[in-house]
Amino acid sequence: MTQTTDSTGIVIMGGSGRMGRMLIDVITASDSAHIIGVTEAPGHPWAGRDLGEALGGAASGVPVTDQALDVVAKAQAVIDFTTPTATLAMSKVTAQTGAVHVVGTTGMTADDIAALDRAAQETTIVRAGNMSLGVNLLTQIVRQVAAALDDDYDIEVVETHHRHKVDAPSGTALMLGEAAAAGRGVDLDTVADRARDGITGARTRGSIGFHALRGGDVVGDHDVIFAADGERITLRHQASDRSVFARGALKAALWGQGKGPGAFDMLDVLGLR
Ligand SMILES: NC(=O)C1=CN([C@@H]2O[C@H](COP(=O)(O)OP(=O)(O)OC[C@H]3O[C@@H](n4cnc5c(N)ncnc54)[C@H](O)[C@@H]3O)[C@@H](O)[C@H]2O)C=CC1
Ligand SMILES: O=C(O)C1=N[C@H](C(=O)O)C[C@H](O)C1
Repeated sequence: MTQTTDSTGIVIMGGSGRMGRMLIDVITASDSAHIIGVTEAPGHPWAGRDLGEALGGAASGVPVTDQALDVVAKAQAVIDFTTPTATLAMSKVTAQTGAVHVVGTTGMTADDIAALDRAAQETTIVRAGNMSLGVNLLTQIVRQVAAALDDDYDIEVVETHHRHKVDAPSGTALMLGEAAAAGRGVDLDTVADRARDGITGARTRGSIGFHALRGGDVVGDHDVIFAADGERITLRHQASDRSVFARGALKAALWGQGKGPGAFDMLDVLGLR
């Protein structure tokens, strides 16, 4: 694992997960950062082991632990793609140590996000439901298109993910819905239509619909559809490799160094706001 004097020391949360493993690959290949520790859920079989050995190879000297503070105390950043409960617990640890906390975890409630915003008074938190450049750029395009079109254009957000995903709509779908609502100058919570089933009645003018498909190994596909009488526009992003999320998260961890306390997102990191 590469380490130079100006290399940023990073803790990966949930190292055995789909995103955790991708982060291990991306950070190991980076000249700008190195892994100083990995955390896992309490009682996880990797906890207490060496990372290299847990991955089935030679010892790496990188510990895996379920005692976050042990490793976070030495870290400049924590990258976290886990669960809302684990993310909130980690926000208390990073608030204590000052490590930059990069949060990719989705499925968070408004109360969870408010708790993260409070933690951001103590350290830098960068949170985004999607860390890829493509999706963050797409949010800006969606906002522009929604601002240019009126309510004659019905907006629907359709997302497809692998069979293991536990939250819906996806964090990305909500980001795209927020962007569309912002373009229209409305509040997403007021216009979102998230559960159509049965005799729903005709579509409510001005609503923004969400639809979640789950199956197979789909990394993450998102469509934003603007449908009017006689024409329809579809804006689409398809992720085919999780490295786009991991590279974005690493960029956020490096960008956050020296920023000071505050809540940021990937538009800040990518300079797209
Ligand atoms: N923002 C983005 O760009 C992306 C966000 N995600 C989100 O990231 C999250 C994780 O996704 P996956 O990697 O597919 O899930 P996963 O289920 O494969 O991995 C989650 C990992 O977190 C670990 N974990 C659970 N509690 C923990 C704790 N207290 N401490 C440390 N580790 C803990 C689990 O044991 C597991 O290894 C989901 O919310 C997903 O929607 C996923 C991809 C991209
Ligand atoms: O769970 C996933 O896999 C993904 N989650 C994020 C989301 O909820 O939008 C990002 C990406 O689509 C993959």
